[in-house]
Amino acid sequence: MPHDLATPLTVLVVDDQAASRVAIAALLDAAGHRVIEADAPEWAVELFRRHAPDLVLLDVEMPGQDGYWVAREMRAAESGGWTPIVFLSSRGDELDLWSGIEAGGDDYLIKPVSPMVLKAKLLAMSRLSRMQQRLVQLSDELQAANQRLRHLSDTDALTGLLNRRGFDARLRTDLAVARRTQQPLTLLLCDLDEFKAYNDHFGHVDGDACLRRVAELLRGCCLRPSDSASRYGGEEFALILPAMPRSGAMTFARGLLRTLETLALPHPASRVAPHVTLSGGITTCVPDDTTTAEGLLTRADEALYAAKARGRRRLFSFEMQVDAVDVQREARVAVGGA
Ligand SMILES: Nc1nc2c(ncn2[C@@H]2O[C@H](COP(=O)(O)OP(=O)(O)OP(=O)(O)O)[C@@H](O)[C@H]2O)c(=O)[nH]1
Repeated sequence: MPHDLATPLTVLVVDDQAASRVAIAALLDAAGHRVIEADAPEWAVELFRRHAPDLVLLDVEMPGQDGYWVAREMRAAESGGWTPIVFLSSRGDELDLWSGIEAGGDDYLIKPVSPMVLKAKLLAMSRLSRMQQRLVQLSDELQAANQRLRHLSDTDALTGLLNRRGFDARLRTDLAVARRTQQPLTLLLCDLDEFKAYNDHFGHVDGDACLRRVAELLRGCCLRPSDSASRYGGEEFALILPAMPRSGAMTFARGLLRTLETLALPHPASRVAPHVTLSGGITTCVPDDTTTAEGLLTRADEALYAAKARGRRRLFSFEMQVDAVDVQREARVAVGGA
């Protein structure tokens, strides 16, 4: 918390000798600061953790661990923070001063400390502390801004799904995980059918809205946290489904098609169906050292091409060389021959 000159500080005074501790505490108290006292090294570290003081006045010579040890422990405990530590010692040679600064101290005072010197040090330290807090705040803000930027650069503005860049990164990561765990990985590339006709019929604004609806549907199909939906290109989408084997992928594909059929977004200009449909290619593998993201994409793309060639409104598996279509539609076709 930033302090102006009038703001009282919380000061931790560490000294095993009661007389000198009480004398310093009285000076601080008179100046309006809040004082916490510790008479032993371990207790000092504990109080530092509990109260996060604004400043530490730390005696060097104490029984057991010395003040240098306490300073090192405090620095280790504040993970990136910086609390001013001023050593107090009756020893005044240069080596003592050097050891204090090296242990993480910021200043070194010789006891007995004059009230005026102590007041001046408190002022200087609180000024430094304010600057340091501002730096930490700026660095946090910068980190948050970077995170937002990273998110934006991986997100498709129209649909909110991962964009091509986000997809590429995700596929590389998921592929590496699947290779390491020897789990299957399914990639599904899909493309809306007759979407040019949709745009021509309804206009681009409605075309955009349609892309958003389909994107929502695909996002909804990603049930596990590790599943991801991306907008691969204009009216092309990609789903990465880790730990999904071939048979599971076919069931998933049928479910996806059924959901889209149920949504029944009107598409009167389509020659495939009176509503929006899609075609897709599926590839599933347990990756080895030779499996690449490009290889998976090529297979999914080839399967997508096959789905288009076989009449659209279906998902074709590269490995199984079969279609998945909506089962209800199959039943309707069988009964009505439509
Ligand atoms: N509204 C809108 N349309 C887009 C967007 N991106 C791509 N498209 C359109 O999607 C259409 C894709 O057309 P084609 O590649 O010919 O494919 P298609 O008409 O769907 O035909 P098939 O895929 O063979 O069934 C083009 O008319 C693009 O303009 C977009 O962001 N918004």
